[in-house]
Amino acid sequence: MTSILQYPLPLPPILAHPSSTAPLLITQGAEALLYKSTYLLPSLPCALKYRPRKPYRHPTLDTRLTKHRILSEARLLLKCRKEGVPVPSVYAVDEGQGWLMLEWIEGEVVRVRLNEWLRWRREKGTAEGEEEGELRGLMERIGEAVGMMHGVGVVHGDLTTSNLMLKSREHAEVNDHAEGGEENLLAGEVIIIDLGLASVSRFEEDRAVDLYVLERAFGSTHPRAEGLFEVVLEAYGKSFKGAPIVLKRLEDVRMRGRKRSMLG
Ligand SMILES: Nc1ncnc2c1ncn2[C@@H]1O[C@H](COP(=O)(O)OP(=O)(O)OP(=O)(O)O)[C@@H](O)[C@H]1O
Repeated sequence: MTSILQYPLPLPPILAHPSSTAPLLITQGAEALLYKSTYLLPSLPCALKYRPRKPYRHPTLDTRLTKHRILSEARLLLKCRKEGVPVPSVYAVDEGQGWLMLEWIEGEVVRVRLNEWLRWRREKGTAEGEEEGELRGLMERIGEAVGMMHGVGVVHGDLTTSNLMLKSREHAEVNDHAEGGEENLLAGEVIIIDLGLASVSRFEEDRAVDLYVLERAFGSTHPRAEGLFEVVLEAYGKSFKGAPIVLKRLEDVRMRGRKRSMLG
C-alpha cells in the first residue's frame, strides 16, 4: 500500500452510505481516486476507483468522458477475467456516478517489491548476476501475464511496474529482513491492474508499443533489473501464437524510439 490518507474529497454516494465500511483513500491520481472499502460483507475487501467530476471540464463532456472511461475499463476487465488473464474481478459499476468496484488485491505493486528486493541484494553485497533465480522467476511471470493479455486481444496502454501487482499467496507472509526471508518479496501471482487506457487491438504495432513502454519503465525505474528484461521477452515469446511477430516488431519500435531521442 503506497499511502493511506484521510479522505479530503467528497465521497461517491456509495461510500457515504452508513452500511459501508469506512473507506481509506489509497491513492489520488490526476484522474481517479482509489479507495479501499468492502463489498456486501464487512469481511470482503474491495477497491473502489472513483473518477470525480472535473470542474474545469464542460459538464456534459465531463459526464460523457467519465462514463466512457469507466465502462471501457469495466468491459476490458470482464473480457480479460473471462478469458483467464490475471486481472481483478469486477464487483459492481456505476458509470453515472463515476465509480468501479473491484476485487481487492492483497499485495503490492511490482515497482515497490522489486526496488525493495534490489536494495536488499545490494545491502547484502551480492553482485549482479548472483541470486538471480527469484528475479528471473518474476520476469517470466510478467512476460506470461502480458502475453496472456495480448493473446486475448487486449493492449494495456500504460504498462509499467506500477500497474502490475504481486498478489500475496493466502496465508503466506513476506518475512521481514531480520528473518532473512527477503527472497519472498518477489513471490506471488502477477496481476495486471489499471486498464483505464487499455483497448482491444490485435495489431502487432500496438502490442509491441506495450512491451516497449514496459521495457522503458524497467530502464528508468529499475536499471539494475533491466539486464533481465530479455527474460520477460522470452516468456512472452512462448505465451501465444502471434508473439514472435510482436517481438520482431519491437525491434522497429525500439529503433524509432532511439531515433526520436537522438533528435531530441
Ligand atoms: N484491485 C486493487 N487492489 C488493491 N490495490 C489496488 C487495486 N487497484 C489499484 N490498486 C492500488 O491503487 C493504485 C492506483 O490504482 P490505478 O493505477 O488503477 O489508478 P490510477 O493510476 O489513479 O488510475 P488512472 O491511471 O486510470 O487514472 C495502484 O498503484 C495500487 O497501489
